[in-house]
Amino acid sequence: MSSYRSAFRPGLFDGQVVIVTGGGSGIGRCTAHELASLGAKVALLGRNPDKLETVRAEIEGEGGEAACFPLDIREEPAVEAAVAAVLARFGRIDGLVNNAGGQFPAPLAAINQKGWEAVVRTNLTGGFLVARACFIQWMADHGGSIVNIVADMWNGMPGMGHSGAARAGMVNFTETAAFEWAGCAVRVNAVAPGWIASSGMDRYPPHMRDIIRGLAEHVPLGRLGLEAEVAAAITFLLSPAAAFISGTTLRVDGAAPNFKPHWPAAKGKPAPEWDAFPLASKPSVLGEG
Ligand SMILES: CCCCC/C=C/C(=O)SCCNC(=O)CCNC(=O)[C@H](O)C(C)(C)COP(=O)(O)OP(=O)(O)OC[C@H]1O[C@@H](n2cnc3c(N)ncnc32)[C@H](O)[C@@H]1OP(=O)(O)O
Ligand SMILES: NC(=O)C1=CN([C@@H]2O[C@H](COP(=O)(O)OP(=O)(O)OC[C@H]3O[C@@H](n4cnc5c(N)ncnc54)[C@H](OP(=O)(O)O)[C@@H]3O)[C@@H](O)[C@H]2O)C=CC1
Repeated sequence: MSSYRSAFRPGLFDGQVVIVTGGGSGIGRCTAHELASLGAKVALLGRNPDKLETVRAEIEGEGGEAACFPLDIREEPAVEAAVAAVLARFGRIDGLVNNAGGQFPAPLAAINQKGWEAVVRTNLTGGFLVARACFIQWMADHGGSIVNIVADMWNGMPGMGHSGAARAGMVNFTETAAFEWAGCAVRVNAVAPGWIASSGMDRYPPHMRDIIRGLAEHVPLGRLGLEAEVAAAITFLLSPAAAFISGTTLRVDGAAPNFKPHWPAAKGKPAPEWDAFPLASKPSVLGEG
């Protein structure tokens, strides 16, 4: 019997098979545990086979069932083969959690084409390839539910330009796929985590640790989110409780969708319009000068 303490009804996913990409760590690992604890057989996808194997052993040690399918989601033939291998192993695919992703923090001017494409392919192209393979190989004929993990980077986020552009694309892909695949009883939604205390945070460089520790101050709910809180949102969207929900993006961010980490501001440069329009109001609240 699993020791994972799910908020959902036991057996909710009995007999179902769910693919979790990035299932070897962080939010993906936690989601895999959540789903396995509710009866799902879980297919773990990611690049590092050792990480996947560790999670598989954890789940099976708790009485669940899981299998590993190492791949890079950016490689179309590998994606097609992995989805086929999941079907060969488990015989069906009811759900996909498109969670694999990540980026390196850098200002736009420091990102070259190779770096931009590495991140866009990780956070947009890869998710599209996995969803498309699941749809064509199984869900088009049998229905299913897809949850794409994006990120709370609305209206731009300094240092995350490549990732933000990819996530915006993934939200639009979610909306389009929800339309196009609805006729096949396939629901497609997204979850947008804000600042989450996941293992992924340890992958950022040492100079960012103080920034990460200070993030909670900028979250109205006063803390970072937990991996399990993102997993619960994903589980809800996969479940029958969300049967009439498709094409939406669910924020899991403690009410902090637009926080921008500190970024150097332009100093000492008055707005040109100020002088160009001599009759412009000068609000007294701003003081003289
Ligand atoms: C509220 C909003 C939330 C925002 C917070 C988000 C949090 C998270 O997402 S937590 C998850 C964290 N996990 C990760 O970010 C995963 C770790 N990152 C990676 O794996 C990589 O960054 C990757 C996603 C791009 C995959 O990399 P890979 O394909 O292995 O590529 P390389 O590392 O070989 O790099 C390719 C290329 O990219 C450029 N580049 C890499 N690092 C930098 C850098 N620091 N600055 C500028 N450019 C960089 C560079 O062009 C690399 O090529 P080479 O120069 O030939 O190495
Ligand atoms: N933690 C946070 O605050 C936030 C996280 N997110 C997003 O949530 C998702 C999970 O992140 P989190 O758990 O925190 O971090 P992790 O870094 O622990 O998880 C990312 C997972 O994606 C896998 N992955 C990355 N690139 C590829 C690839 N090309 N092919 C296959 N697998 C890949 C990694 O495994 P491997 O390296 O073995 O391939 C890893 O298991 C990511 O998309 C992340 O960007 C979004 C907003 C905030």
